[in-house]
Amino acid sequence: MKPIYVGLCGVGTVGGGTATVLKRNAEEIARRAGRPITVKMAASRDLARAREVCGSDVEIIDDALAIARHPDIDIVVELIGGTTVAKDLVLTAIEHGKHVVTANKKLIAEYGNEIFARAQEKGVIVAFEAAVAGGIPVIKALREGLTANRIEWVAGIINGTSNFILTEMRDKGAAFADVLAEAQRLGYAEADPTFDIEGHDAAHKLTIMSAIAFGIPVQFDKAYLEGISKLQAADIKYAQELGYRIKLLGVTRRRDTGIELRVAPTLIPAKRLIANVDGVMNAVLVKGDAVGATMYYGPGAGAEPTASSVIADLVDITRLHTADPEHRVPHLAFQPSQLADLPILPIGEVESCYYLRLNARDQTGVLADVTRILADQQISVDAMLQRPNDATSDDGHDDVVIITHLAIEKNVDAALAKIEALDTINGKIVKLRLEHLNG
Ligand SMILES: NC(=O)C1=CN([C@@H]2O[C@H](COP(=O)(O)OP(=O)(O)OC[C@H]3O[C@@H](n4cnc5c(N)ncnc54)[C@H](O)[C@@H]3O)[C@@H](O)[C@H]2O)C=CC1
Ligand SMILES: N[C@@H](CC=O)C(=O)O
Ligand code: NA
Repeated sequence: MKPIYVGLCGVGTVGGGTATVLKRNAEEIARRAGRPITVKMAASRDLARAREVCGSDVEIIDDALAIARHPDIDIVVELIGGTTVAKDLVLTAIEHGKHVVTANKKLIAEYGNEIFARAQEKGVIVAFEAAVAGGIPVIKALREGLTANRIEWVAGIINGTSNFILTEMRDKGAAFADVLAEAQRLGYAEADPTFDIEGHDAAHKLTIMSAIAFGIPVQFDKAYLEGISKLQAADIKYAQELGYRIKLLGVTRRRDTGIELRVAPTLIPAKRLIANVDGVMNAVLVKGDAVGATMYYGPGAGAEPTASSVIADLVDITRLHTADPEHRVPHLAFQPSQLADLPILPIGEVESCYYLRLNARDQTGVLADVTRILADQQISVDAMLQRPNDATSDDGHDDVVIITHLAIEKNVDAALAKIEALDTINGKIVKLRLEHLNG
């Protein structure tokens, strides 16, 4: 049977993995897809490397756009990254009636609405399983496996690099910069690793899952994000003492007034399965009203795990591309005409439990002042811990850690401003969110 012809654009970590797995498992993949999936052309900046990876049967060129326009190519695979060349490439491929597979979460989270609208008009598929949680088929699960459900929330550890850094620091006492360098060497990190450690990458992925879960357009510009770079060792230690682990967690939750969409270092009870997802592994918890809580786990980055998702999309397109476009699975799970205009809530409206660490003078009445201010803002205390802030020099101040019950973030911020103004409190209060994640 005639192969379906793929043009591979970008032969780096994921592109290289995709070419390798497509070759190694060619027969098995063809048995599933119904016909061979063949890389006919590849575009790369490093022609020698591309030739070595792809083999001599593949035509190697340096101009990705020429692939997007080439009449022999059925599916364009965009594995370049970024939103300049990649966006141009994807839109050009769509204009030329080609299906697209991409691993580029930044592109989909920031320009997905425009890309899907053009793809819809041209009757082509844009598939992006590899863009979220690397090798985990979580887009498939959310878009197809859970269609019976009203999704209540999605929470995930969705940046392999940050999770790898947090795990290595905790388990081996390794230094932040050394572990980041190792993540780069292993091909986990983005070209600009600040995207990983400052939460952008996780927010891109969460934005995409939020759209699919709730049937809303992608709205990355409304996502709230905080990374792991400012996380302090003291908070990791106190969290552990209280029975929690800190993870870079993305949470998107449906509320009556809109949708929460936020990424931040977050405490999770240590006994939860997701709190024990370590290293480059990712996990996504989805709570549906019918199914309850489900969890998807696997490698979130790396050449072949990510290639696994790219190729699953290639197989899907090979099976589906002849189907009437009206009857294909919609890009964002909901029919394009059925997307809701639920607002993304500002961070002040978010509801969460909180971890607060303050440095308080060890004096009668200080904690009573603190709890009164919290109570005035409808914030109740779940647990409290008091430790001398430096065991070697008693300066008359203690670290006080407070875990709250559910509260609205703007009330917490108002209370913290008042507490910081007390002359018995030193410096800034550390505030982290805490999620119990019980189904
Ligand atoms: N590395 C990983 O584990 C994962 C990466 N991704 C995404 O996959 C995409 C690719 O990432 P990586 O493979 O890690 O990056 P990479 O940097 O290893 O590969 C990108 C390749 O594209 C090439 N390139 C740049 N401009 C080009 C152009 N104009 N024409 C042809 N080639 C060009 C680069 O020379 C490089 O070889 C990104 O969007 C990334 O966010 C998604 C999931 C996991
Ligand atoms: N840089 C990303 C790669 C996968 O999406 C990560 O570390 O998770
Ligand atoms: Na995936």
